[in-house]
Amino acid sequence: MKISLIAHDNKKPYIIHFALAYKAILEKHELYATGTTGQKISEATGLTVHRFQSGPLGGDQEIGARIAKNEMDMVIFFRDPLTAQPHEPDVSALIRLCDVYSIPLATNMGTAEILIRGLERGDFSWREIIHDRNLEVENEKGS
Ligand SMILES: O=C(CO)COP(=O)(O)O
Repeated sequence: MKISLIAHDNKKPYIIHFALAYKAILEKHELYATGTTGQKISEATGLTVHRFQSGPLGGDQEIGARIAKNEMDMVIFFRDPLTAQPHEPDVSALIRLCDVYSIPLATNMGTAEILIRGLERGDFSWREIIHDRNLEVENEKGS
């Protein structure tokens, strides 16, 4: 599963704690992040994290593009609801795309814990079925 981890500045300590607490689960998956979040998570945990641009420089949009191409399976995004962000339209667009494509999205620790435990239990294996079906369609187109 491809998982994106994102946090606004005031929430970065929380996502680092989250990644440390669930490292054993997260390390079984492909991790992605916006620039600064990814750097901090990999420094704190040693996890391999593919980093996009920093959020204000387009990182949210890059993750949104992956979602639109069915290349992202889960988004954990600890937003700061109390601080205005210069790239608020990008944040809204990312959340919108999660809803367009039914991508599991957590915007706070409470929901993130449920998603990560569900991930461990195999609750999101339907995402793999979607990937397999898309592969079949691609192969049919090619043959
Ligand atoms: O702004 C962000 C998400 O909207 C996060 O970006 P950084 O991880 O680069 O701080």
